[in-house]
Amino acid sequence: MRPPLQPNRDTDNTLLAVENVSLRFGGVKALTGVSFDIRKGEIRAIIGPNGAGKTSMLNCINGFYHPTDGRIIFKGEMRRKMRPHVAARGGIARTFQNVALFKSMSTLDNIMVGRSLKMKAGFFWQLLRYGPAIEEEVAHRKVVEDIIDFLQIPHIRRTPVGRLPYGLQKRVELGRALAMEPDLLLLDEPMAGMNLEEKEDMARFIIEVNQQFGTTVALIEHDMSVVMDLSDRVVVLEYGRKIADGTPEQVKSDARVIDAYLGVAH
Ligand SMILES: Nc1ncnc2c1ncn2[C@@H]1O[C@H](COP(=O)(O)OP(=O)(O)OP(=O)(O)O)[C@@H](O)[C@H]1O
Repeated sequence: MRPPLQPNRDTDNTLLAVENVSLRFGGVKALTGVSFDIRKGEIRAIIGPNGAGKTSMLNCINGFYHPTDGRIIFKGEMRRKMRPHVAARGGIARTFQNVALFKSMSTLDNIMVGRSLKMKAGFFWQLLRYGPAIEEEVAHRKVVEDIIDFLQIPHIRRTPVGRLPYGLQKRVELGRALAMEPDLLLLDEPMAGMNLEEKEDMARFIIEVNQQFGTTVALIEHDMSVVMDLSDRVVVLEYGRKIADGTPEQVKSDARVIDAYLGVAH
């Protein structure tokens, strides 16, 4: 039997708790009984071999999927059947494994899309750019311009993102997520497909977001050196189950992790 709800557990340092989460797609067990927490202000990595369930886990956290079993508690409240837009309004933003931007729209407009979540004027007024929507847009545009400066991309603010190199598209996607001013930023392979220089830039931005804005970050990453350098704690999945959880040092020396993951070339 499910344990009774504990609506306010936010007295400790936990921002999000994953409790015994399982997810099945027909006969496929994507996740089985996974539990871990994400503390306020930390950078938490989720790692594991291909098909381990990492993206499924992020999809459960932001409401894209609903766990078949178990529960997820965010800011002390259990979110049952939370939809992605509700998660976003509640403070969870994410980026995707494959960049998900509007390719024909400019950098500025793509980041504004992220900001629209914060706008009070309805979509209809925004579309017509009428009345209160104009004033509001000016204020929000200032925030977006600040994000563009922070990410050092003012030179591409008017460029359609489809024309940008992949590394910059990833940075714009980060900008769009930041425009939501999230409490929890979920990054699905933020450095995938990047060259070394782009990876270093992205790592620096993630650290700065975390340190300057206090944003909690949970990221999936295959590059082990990145994971070890960036993360405060690492949870390791294999075949949908958690096999290790701890500091990078602890995880690195865990025999099961070495067998399951570090021995595999990625
Ligand atoms: N929508 C879906 N329908 C059916 N099976 C799915 C679906 N999404 C994921 N799976 C299955 O769930 C398992 C976990 O997949 P998931 O994408 O979460 O792993 P992953 O660790 O993110 O992998 P990768 O590192 O390759 O991205 C896999 O067996 C996958 O085929």
